[in-house]
Amino acid sequence: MTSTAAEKANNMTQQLTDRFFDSAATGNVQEIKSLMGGAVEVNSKNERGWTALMFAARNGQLPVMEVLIEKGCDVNIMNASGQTALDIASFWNHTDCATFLQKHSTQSPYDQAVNYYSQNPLYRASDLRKDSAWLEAAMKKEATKFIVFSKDFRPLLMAGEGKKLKFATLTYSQLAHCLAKKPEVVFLGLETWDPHSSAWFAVKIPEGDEDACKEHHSEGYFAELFPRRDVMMMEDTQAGLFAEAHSVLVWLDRYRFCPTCGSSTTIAEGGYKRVCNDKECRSHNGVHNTCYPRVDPSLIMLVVSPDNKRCLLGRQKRFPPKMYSCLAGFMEPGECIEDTCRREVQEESGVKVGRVDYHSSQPWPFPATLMLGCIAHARTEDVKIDPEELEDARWFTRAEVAQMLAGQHPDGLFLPPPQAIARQLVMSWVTRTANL
Ligand SMILES: NC(=O)C1=CN([C@@H]2O[C@H](COP(=O)(O)OP(=O)(O)OC[C@H]3O[C@@H](n4cnc5c(N)ncnc54)[C@H](OP(=O)(O)O)[C@@H]3O)[C@@H](O)[C@H]2O)C=CC1
Ligand SMILES: [Mg+2]
Ligand SMILES: [Mg+2]
Ligand SMILES: [Mg+2]
Ligand SMILES: [Zn+2]
Repeated sequence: MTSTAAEKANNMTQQLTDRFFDSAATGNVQEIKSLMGGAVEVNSKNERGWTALMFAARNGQLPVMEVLIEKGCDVNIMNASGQTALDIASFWNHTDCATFLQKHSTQSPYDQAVNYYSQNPLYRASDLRKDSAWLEAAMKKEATKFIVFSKDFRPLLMAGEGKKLKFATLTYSQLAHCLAKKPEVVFLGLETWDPHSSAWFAVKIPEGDEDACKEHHSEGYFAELFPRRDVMMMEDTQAGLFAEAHSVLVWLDRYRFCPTCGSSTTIAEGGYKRVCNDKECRSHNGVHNTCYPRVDPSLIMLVVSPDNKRCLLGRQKRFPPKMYSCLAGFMEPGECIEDTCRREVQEESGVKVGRVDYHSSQPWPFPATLMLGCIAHARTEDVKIDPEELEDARWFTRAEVAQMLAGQHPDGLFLPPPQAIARQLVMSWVTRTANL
């Protein structure tokens, strides 16, 4: 072919592809079918990364979407702003289209983000924790599973599904020698709401028993917690179990004495309570909440500019070079979520925040933080960082953030991995509000 002939062919394909996009946007199913039989590829993108499915999603053209999906189009493709067809249909309130796309998509089945460490599959059965005879019998059942932690809280893991990791569980009889030494045990919950379903426990084994536990799983190993590579690579529901077990075991270890009178305590309620051994202690009368496992709520917020075109990201000194993330800070007593968010943002960056919208939450079990994720709407733009807390903070445009998400930022700047709620907040802002 001469160059002019090649150009002509290219032009022709381009024209057909443009017609393909127009037909998707206007709901011309017949035209879509005939174009797909010819030179047009079902997943073709325009210069902004939009596919025909996205144009159909934008205008609520459900019959077009059905045809495109039947022909094998990819539902999970993202455009240059990081949006999928599902994001676009949801944004424009085409609920029939969004419901349809959800069935074919790998995005979260809920209307909100589901964060790593937040998918605990168990029914916690807190009512059964008080029944020590039931707990004793439940531990001994052959179907009962124990997840095992070393003395320094390293979990016994093995290969799970899809290159992810899972717990290498043991049974009561396999652990009999350890349990005879009365280690700390936590009742995590039941597999279903039926009290006869399989129970799960966590145990922190005594020092020196690691090899005896490992020998039940040829490929089992005690994972390092620093760096956290392995516990960030677990199957989603196993990560949820880790969050519960690790937080409670660390609390049992660090809070051994009664906070009211300093006496020794006894573990009760399947590891979920410590009871003061001094019968006269005030903690037995009225104030019972001094001996329950600790949860430390903290805020993590994506601050967006007054015109909603940029967001504020910062760097702590301990971050890997070139990584930027959302600002975060602990809640203080007597403070509401909105005020914590406003105070921490102002302390760390000097930016004043007005409206605060809740997004989603994430247990962060190192040891017991609960991250409350928010979108914070800034009222001012001048940035003055607190050098104690942050090394840098600055505004990023949506385009820059989309490059960071795609790993294509010209200066190599990047965001935390998908397991961090920080990235989910950024993705949510980009996908729900960008260039639609
Ligand atoms: N999942 C995610 O994407 C991210 C999670 N995070 C988590 O968010 C949490 C809060 O962020 P961070 O910026 O550190 O918090 P802050 O901005 O509040 O600053 C940290 C300061 O808080 C102090 N502190 C520690 N524990 C508490 C507590 N329970 N209550 C009040 N203050 C406390 C620390 O003191 P000291 O030095 O004495 O310990 C430190 O001086 C951390 O657990 C962090 O790991 C943060 C960023 C991203
Ligand atoms: Mg702070
Ligand atoms: Mg902070
Ligand atoms: Mg603080
Ligand atoms: Zn006491």
